[in-house]
Amino acid sequence: MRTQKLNNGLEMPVLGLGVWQSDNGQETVNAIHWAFDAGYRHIDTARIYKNEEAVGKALATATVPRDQVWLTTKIWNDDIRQARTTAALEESLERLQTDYVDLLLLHWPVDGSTRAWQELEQAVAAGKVCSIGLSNFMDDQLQDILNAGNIVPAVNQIEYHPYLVQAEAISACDAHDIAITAWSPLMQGTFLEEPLFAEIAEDYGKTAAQVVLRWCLQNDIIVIPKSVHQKRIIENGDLFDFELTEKDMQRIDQLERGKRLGPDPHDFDF
Ligand SMILES: NC(=O)C1=CN([C@@H]2O[C@H](COP(=O)(O)OP(=O)(O)OC[C@H]3O[C@@H](n4cnc5c(N)ncnc54)[C@H](OP(=O)(O)O)[C@@H]3O)[C@@H](O)[C@H]2O)C=CC1
Ligand SMILES: O=C1CO[C@H](CO)[C@@H](O)[C@@H]1O
Repeated sequence: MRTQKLNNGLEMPVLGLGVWQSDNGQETVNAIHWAFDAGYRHIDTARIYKNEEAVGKALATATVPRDQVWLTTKIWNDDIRQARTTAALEESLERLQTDYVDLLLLHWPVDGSTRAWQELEQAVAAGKVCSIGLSNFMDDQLQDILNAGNIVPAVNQIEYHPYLVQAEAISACDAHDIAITAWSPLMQGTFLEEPLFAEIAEDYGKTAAQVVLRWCLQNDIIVIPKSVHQKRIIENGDLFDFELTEKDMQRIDQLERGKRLGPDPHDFDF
């Protein structure tokens, strides 16, 4: 699996399986095992997805050893607000049946994030987390963390797809060599409504999903598409035998319209 070198020297697989809205049972176990069979070595979960037990079960029963898998989870907003980041990590580790995660993110920039960041730094020192990062932090919110912390975030996981490229947030991250992971890279399935992807896909003998994910990768963005269907998991992982031309990259760039599928990190309340 191809990797991207993070600002802490660790290599993060550029393709992962997202599991938001996958169940806490066999559906998720199967999806993860199919993903491993297809070459994925990276799983993206979160406490709020309520499926860390199933992810743990999948890891415990996989033929791929734990140390060859990149596992990301996230600290949910209530835990950040209630100053229980360290406790929440311990609970996640127990559900995940592991003694460390590869990447731990603060899920949203809520009150208490700077204090929570210091707890993440302590978790690194304690060997419970290899890399720490953020999710949904825009440029000003990132600056607050940089001002408060000693460790520069390794990753910022933000909504990113052809309709929303978040240039300001990405430029702030680039200035500190912070890698970007795209959430909802397939636009939560709505990419199927955009004819340009199918049109380009036909030229390469690939699918529309593969074109969208490849466009992300060629922009140096890590992708974590979600599917619970084996055929789609295989399809979404088959991204490394073609390259979009500069012209086709630009045709997709032109679709940008600042359209969010999720909340604006400056204006949310949950
Ligand atoms: N940090 C954050 O705040 C957030 C993080 N995330 C993370 O990002 C991951 C991905 O984002 P997500 O919102 O799930 O959406 P995606 O953009 O990955 O799209 C997933 C949807 O597309 C469908 N799909 C997947 N592959 C294909 C395909 N090849 N052809 C047609 N349809 C397809 C899936 O259906 P099916 O499963 O039925 O195949 C599902 O409905 C999440 O699972 C989560 O891990 C997501 C949201 C917010
Ligand atoms: O990752 C995510 C998906 O699920 C959550 C809600 O249940 C979102 O808020 C979040 O950003």
